[in-house]
Amino acid sequence: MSIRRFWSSPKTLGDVSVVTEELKNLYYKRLLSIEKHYSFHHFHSPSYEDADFDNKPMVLVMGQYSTGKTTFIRYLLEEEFPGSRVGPEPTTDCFTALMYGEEERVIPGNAITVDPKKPFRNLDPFGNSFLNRFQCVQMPNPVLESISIIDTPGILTAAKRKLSRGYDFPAVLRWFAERVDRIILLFDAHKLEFSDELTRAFGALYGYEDKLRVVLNKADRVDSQQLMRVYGALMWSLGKVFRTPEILRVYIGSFWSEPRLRCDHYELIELEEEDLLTDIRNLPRNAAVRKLNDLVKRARLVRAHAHIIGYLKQEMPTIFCKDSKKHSLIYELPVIFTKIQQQHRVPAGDFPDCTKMQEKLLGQDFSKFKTLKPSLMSSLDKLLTTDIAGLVPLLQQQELKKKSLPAVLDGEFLGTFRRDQFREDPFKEMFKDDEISETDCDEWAVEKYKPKYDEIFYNLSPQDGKLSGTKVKEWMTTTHLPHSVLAHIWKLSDVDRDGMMDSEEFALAVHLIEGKLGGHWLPRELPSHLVPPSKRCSTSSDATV
Ligand SMILES: Nc1ncnc2c1ncn2[C@@H]1O[C@H](COP(=O)(O)OP(=O)(O)OP(=O)(O)O)[C@@H](O)[C@H]1O
Ligand SMILES: [Ca+2]
Repeated sequence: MSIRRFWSSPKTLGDVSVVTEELKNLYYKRLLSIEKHYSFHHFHSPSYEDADFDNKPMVLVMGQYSTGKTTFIRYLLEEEFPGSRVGPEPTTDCFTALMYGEEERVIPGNAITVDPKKPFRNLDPFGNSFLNRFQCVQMPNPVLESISIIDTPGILTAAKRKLSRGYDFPAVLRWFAERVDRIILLFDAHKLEFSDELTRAFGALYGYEDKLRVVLNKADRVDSQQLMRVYGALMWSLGKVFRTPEILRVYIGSFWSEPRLRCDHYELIELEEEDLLTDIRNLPRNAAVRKLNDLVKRARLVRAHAHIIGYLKQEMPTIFCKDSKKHSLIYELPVIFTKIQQQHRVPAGDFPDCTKMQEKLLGQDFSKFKTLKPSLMSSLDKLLTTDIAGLVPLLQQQELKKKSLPAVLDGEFLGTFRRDQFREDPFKEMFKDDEISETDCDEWAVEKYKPKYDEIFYNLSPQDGKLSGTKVKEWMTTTHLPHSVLAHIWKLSDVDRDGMMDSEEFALAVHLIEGKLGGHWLPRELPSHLVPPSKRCSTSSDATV
C-alpha cells in the first residue's frame, strides 16, 4: 500500500476547522491578554498567531546524527527533496520545514519568518545564526498536502561537536516541540549512542512526551538477540531521561525504500512500520484534539506563571533594597513554588522548570511586574473549566463522523478490496489529467523485456490469463523491498484496478521493481510511455465510467 494513498482527504476535515476557529477565538479573547499582562512571552514561548492554529499537522523528525532522519523523510515522501543529503557522516546542518506548494521552491529562514501565512514568524528571536540554518522547502508532494515535516540537524556526540552551533539548539527544538503534532525520535539499532547533547535535547521535550514516538531504526541490520539487547538498553536510557518512560512507544523499523535485509524479525519490522505509518496518517484527523490539548497546557502554564509573577511583585519593597530582595526571592523560588501550589491549588505539574525560571528572572526588573488581578484569574479559570470543556462535544461529533470514513484503503495491495467501494475514488484522479495522446500510443517501454518477465508470469500459473493479487504479493515479497514500496508499485501497475494482474501489468510491475532495485526512484504517477498498450484507450474511457 502506498503511504500517500492513506492520507484522509482534506475535505473530511471540515468540522475540524470549527473547533480550530473556536480555539483561536478563545486564545485571542481570553488568554493572550493575560499572557501580555504577566510578560509570559519573555519567559516562555512567544504568542500564538493565526498560522499556529491554521497550519497543517507538523511532524518533527529528530535524533542523533546518521540515524536516518533524512532517509526516513524521503521514504515518507517517496521522493528526494531539494537540498537533502544523506550520508554516514553528519550531513544535515539545517532545520528544513517541508511544506506543500504548487511549485518547488526553497525559501531561506529570514524570508519565512516574515510570511504571516507560515507558522514560523516567532522564530526570529533565535537570531541570525539560527535563521541562516533554517529553510522551508515547498514542493507539490501529495503527502505534504496533509502534513508538514521538519527535518533537523543530527544531534552530535561530544567527540564530533567541535564548534557550538551558535544558537540555542534545545530552545529551538522546544519551540518546535510545542507546536508540532508528532515528534519522531530516531535511534540507530546498529549503533546506539546517548550523547550529552542528546540528553540536553531531551530536556527540550519535557511536557511533550505525549507527542513523542521513538523509532529504533535500521533494525534489520542486527540479529534478533542484538535487537533485544539494544531495545532493553534504549528503554533503560530513556527511563533515565524522561519522567514518564512508560508512555513512550518504541517502534522497530528500517525506514528506507531499499530492500530490507533478511532477518528473523522481518515480519515484526513490517508490522511495526505499518503501526507507525498509521499513527502518522491519522494526524490530520487528530489535529484539533492536539491543538486543544496544547492550548490547555499553555493556559495552565500561564496560570502558574501569573501566580509566580504576582507573588514576586507583592514581595518587592517599594523603595529600598530592591536588588537584594530580588536576589533572595530568586534564591527562594523553589519554596515560593510550593507556597503557590498550596495556597492556590495549582498542580505542581503546571509549573515551569525552576532553574530555567531562576535564570530568566535574573535579567528582569521586578518592579515592573504586575500584581495578581482577580478578574483576569477568574477569566482564566473560566477558560479552563467551562470554555474549553464546551468544545469537547464538538470534537466528539467529529470523532463519530470519522468512524464512517475509510481510515486506510487496506486491501489495495492484496487485491482484496471491493471494487465498487472505490468507484468514486482517487484512482480515477490519477488518470484524469493524464489523457493519453495518440503519439504516446506508439511504443511501450517495457515491451522489449516482456518475454523475460512472461517467464515468471507463466511460472506462477495464471488463471484465465491473470494472476490474483495474493499470488503477485507473495512473489513480490521475495524481492525484500519494503511493503510500502511494493504497494506503490502495485498501485502503478494494476492499471485497470481489478485487483489482478494480466501479463502486461505484471511485466510493468517487474520492470518497476527492477528499476527500484537498480536505485531509481519510482514515478509518482504512471508516465504514459509505461502504460501497457492494451490499457491505453480503455484507461481513459474507464475513468469516465
Ligand atoms: N533503514 C536504514 N537501513 C540502513 N541504512 C540506512 C537506513 N536509513 C538510512 N541509512 C543510511 O544511514 C546513513 C545516514 O542516513 P541519513 O543521512 O538519512 O541520516 P540523518 O539522520 O539524516 O543524518 P544527519 O544527522 O547527518 O543529517 C546514510 O548512509 C543512509 O544511507
Ligand atoms: Ca539528515
